[in-house]
Amino acid sequence: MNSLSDVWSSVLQRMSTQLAPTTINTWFDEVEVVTMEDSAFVLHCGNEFKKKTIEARFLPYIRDALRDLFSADFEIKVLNDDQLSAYHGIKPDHPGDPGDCGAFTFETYVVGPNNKLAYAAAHAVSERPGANYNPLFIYGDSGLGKTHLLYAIAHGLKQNHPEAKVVYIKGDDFTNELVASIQEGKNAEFREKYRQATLLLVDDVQFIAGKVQTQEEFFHTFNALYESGKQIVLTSDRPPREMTKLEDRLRTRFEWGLMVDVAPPDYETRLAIIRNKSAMLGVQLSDAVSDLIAENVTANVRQIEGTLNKILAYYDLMGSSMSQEDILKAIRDMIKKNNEYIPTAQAVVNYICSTYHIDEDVLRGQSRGREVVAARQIAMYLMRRIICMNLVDIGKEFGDRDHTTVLHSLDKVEKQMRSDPAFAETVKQITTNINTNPG
Ligand SMILES: Nc1ncnc2c1ncn2[C@@H]1O[C@H](COP(=O)(O)OP(=O)(O)OP(=O)(O)O)[C@@H](O)[C@H]1O
Repeated sequence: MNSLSDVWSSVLQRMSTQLAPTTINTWFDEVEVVTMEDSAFVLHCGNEFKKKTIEARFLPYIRDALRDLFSADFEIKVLNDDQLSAYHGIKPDHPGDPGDCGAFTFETYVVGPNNKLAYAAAHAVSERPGANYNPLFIYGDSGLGKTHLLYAIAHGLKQNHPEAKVVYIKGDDFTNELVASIQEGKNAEFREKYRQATLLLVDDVQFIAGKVQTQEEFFHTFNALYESGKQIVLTSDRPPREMTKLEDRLRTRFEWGLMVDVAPPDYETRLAIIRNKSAMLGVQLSDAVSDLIAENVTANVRQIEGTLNKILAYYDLMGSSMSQEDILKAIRDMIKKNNEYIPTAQAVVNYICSTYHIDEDVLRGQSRGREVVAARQIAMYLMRRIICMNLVDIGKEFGDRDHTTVLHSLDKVEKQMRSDPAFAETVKQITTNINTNPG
């Protein structure tokens, strides 16, 4: 892909696997890409109504498509005409500044038994940064609202102290920025950026574990901020004691302040989330529909949002012609489909090994034999498409291969599927078999 418009066409193409062409034409015909830099993807839509609808309903689709293409999370902004002029005039110094991210606030965060401690601690930190809980360490599985809380802290702090300097960074971006700063001889600027923060938010800090230079740099950043009473908030998918590759001196520091977990929401909290989100999207779901989702979509809040988005796209397609009974049936089918058996990475490896008569060690290993490479690429493709594993994790399944190697394999399989119908049929067949053959 060479240009921004290529990227945008690929995003729309990926979205078209989930949304009807009329939906895409209706809402995206006046959209153009402004820029893509750091972790921000900026669009322009001069039609205010369409802009609002895109923001309310379609951002997760755009984000998923970008994640598919670049294996990275982007913050998506949709600018109206005025914002576009302002954007061209003065560029924000950090497009991902969480202080102005209106949707992720304490007000929109639904509190239940699963997250009330994390919420209370986050709230306290936003009111009195650096006072009691430093660092604040929030951990829990994916999609349970850790990033939402980080943004809410930034937002809350900015409201009380507009002059506060908030720095938000993802763990792996910290490494990338550090490497770039070394290459460009801008180490001093890098340090300055982090060490002058009033509030440092590090999302997914687990990614710095095992990286020697990153940990060294982060250790000094941490100390500098901590010693001058600045607030540090960290999120991770696991508590510090389970971050096995993390240096001890960092682990003990992460445990100095308050550690709180976020767990999956219970039924009542799920119901409240569904009601809030649908109200924010300007849709009123019947009690029966809300109950159905709350009972069946239980893993995390991102999954609830995904289900709601699909349902709303469905409403779009069907319009008001559907009876309540038909809607319930359609949603039941959709949920059932979503909950279908999902194989493990090991199940994919087992299946590919037995189909292609290859030993597991060979498939996972470094062999460059033609047949082995082809089988390995299909296995990677299946892990991505069926299990939705990220590129790094797929690489780990195959002797810690780099994520770009994985990306290359996925591209290769996709291209071959497009040009060779027999190959496409084989891959489809394998997909069906793996999906219906647990173990
Ligand atoms: N309690 C909640 N109330 C309202 N929305 C929530 C809540 N928890 C999560 N969400 C929403 O769910 C989505 C996923 O949340 P978020 O990105 O914060 O998860 P996360 O824990 O940071 O996941 P990851 O570890 O994958 O980054 C967001 O849109 C967020 O607003």
